[in-house]
Amino acid sequence: MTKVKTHFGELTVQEGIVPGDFTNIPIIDLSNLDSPDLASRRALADEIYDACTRVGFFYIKNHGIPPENVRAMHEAAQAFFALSHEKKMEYYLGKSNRYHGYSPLSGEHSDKDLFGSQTNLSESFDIGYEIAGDPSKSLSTDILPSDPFELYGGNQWPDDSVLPGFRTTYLAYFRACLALSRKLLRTFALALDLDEGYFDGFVTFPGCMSRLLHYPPQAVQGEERAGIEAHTDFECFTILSQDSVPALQVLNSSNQWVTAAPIPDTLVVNVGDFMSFWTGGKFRSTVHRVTNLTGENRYSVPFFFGVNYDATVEVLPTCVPESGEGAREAVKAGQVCA
Ligand SMILES: O=C(O)CCC(=O)C(=O)O
Ligand SMILES: [Fe+2]
Repeated sequence: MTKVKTHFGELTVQEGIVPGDFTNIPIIDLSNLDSPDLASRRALADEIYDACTRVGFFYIKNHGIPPENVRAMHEAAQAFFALSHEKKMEYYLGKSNRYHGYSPLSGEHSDKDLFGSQTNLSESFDIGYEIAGDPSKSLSTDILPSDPFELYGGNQWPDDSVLPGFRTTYLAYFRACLALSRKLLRTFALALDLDEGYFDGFVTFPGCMSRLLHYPPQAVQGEERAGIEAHTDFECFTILSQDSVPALQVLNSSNQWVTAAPIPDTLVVNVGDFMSFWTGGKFRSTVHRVTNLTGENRYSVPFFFGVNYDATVEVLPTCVPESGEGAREAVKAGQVCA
């Protein structure tokens, strides 16, 4: 048995072959995400239900985010990490009251109880939700809601004299991910036998964040330091754009690491702890890690999609068994994420 800590308690990974387990990660075509035909949307929801309950990870193709946006995002990420250490430290996350910004190489510890003092072989740059990053909002009429959890905004942007177009590119990508996430959540609702609009009111000012990640080659030849140690994500779900360097691995219930190899023009979606909680455990928040053993630089851009921080969430009505067993106390989203 392997034990992994998540935001909703300790998770035990079973050994042995488990029926319904996975050895590869499904690829789901999102062409019908907006189809006017309910039967086509339902068929897509069924595929997503299978992936979320059995694997917790799936690739998406025909997701609607233009390839040039994705390419520009990766170029911007490379340009950011190519800045000098001193320059990057001007955006150090410790300078933001929301902990958004730059985290230097080896600056982040994984869970100390599980991994000792080993630090991750990666550097990152984080941003959180801001009005300009939401395609359904207007800077002239919308303002952020009151924020008792102090989680929105606080972004530290390099200006155009440092990195021309960086903020514009990142916000365009963030908006595209946010629009796609809202649509995907409607499909999740269908998959869970809920009204398609069930979640809409939960994601009006969604608790989203995104990060740029750089995993350099191993510092010492032959060393196998993780870029990010085994963990689960804690929001509803993550949309990940990876470059062409394979390093992401996903743990199945038989304790095998399944590589999520990069597939051109796809993104990777994975369920987070929050969605797992919301579905009473029906949707799997699957353990994953990143180890770059390729000798090349690897870049990735996850977008973490969560609900409004002031939303109160309890296990969904269609996910509470009739016995009532498995019902959990309601939680405030911001409390869990803070
Ligand atoms: O870089 C990747 O492929 C995954 C990153 C990840 O798992 C995370 O940031 O939570
Ligand atoms: Fe992750």
